[in-house]
Amino acid sequence: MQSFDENDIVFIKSLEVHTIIGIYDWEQETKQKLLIDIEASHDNTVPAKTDNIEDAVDYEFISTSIVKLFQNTKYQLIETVAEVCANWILTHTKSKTVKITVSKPDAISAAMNVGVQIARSKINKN
Ligand SMILES: Nc1nc2c(c(=O)[nH]1)N=C([C@H](O)[C@@H](O)CO)CN2
Repeated sequence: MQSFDENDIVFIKSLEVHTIIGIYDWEQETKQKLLIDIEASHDNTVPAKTDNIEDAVDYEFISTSIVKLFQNTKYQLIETVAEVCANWILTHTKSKTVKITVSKPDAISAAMNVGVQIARSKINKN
């Protein structure tokens, strides 16, 4: 049976990250915009009871940390960005599972948006 905490999440939508990203030479020279959606699972009944941020998955801490994390990195693929992001959240917060969507809205002029989505879990981490 599914427990309640598996249904609880803390979410961040369209977190704007400016970073070096892309497979082409020119993309390794100029920062581009990525938008990151995050869903981090957490039993939100605990912080709701204590009313204490220490018991919560802090969306401010995650948002500022992820923006900082990609300020000085140079990756080619958004798949790598998604993986690094998932890893960071699973390592630095109480969240046990995360779903990460990374989109690169300015990449394809004929498309409104393109991107990748991954789901990762602490349990399956090596
Ligand atoms: N699955 C992916 N496909 C592509 C990526 C990517 O990161 N993941 N990147 C590019 C280029 O960098 C593109 O964004 C340039 O417009 C192409 N395909």
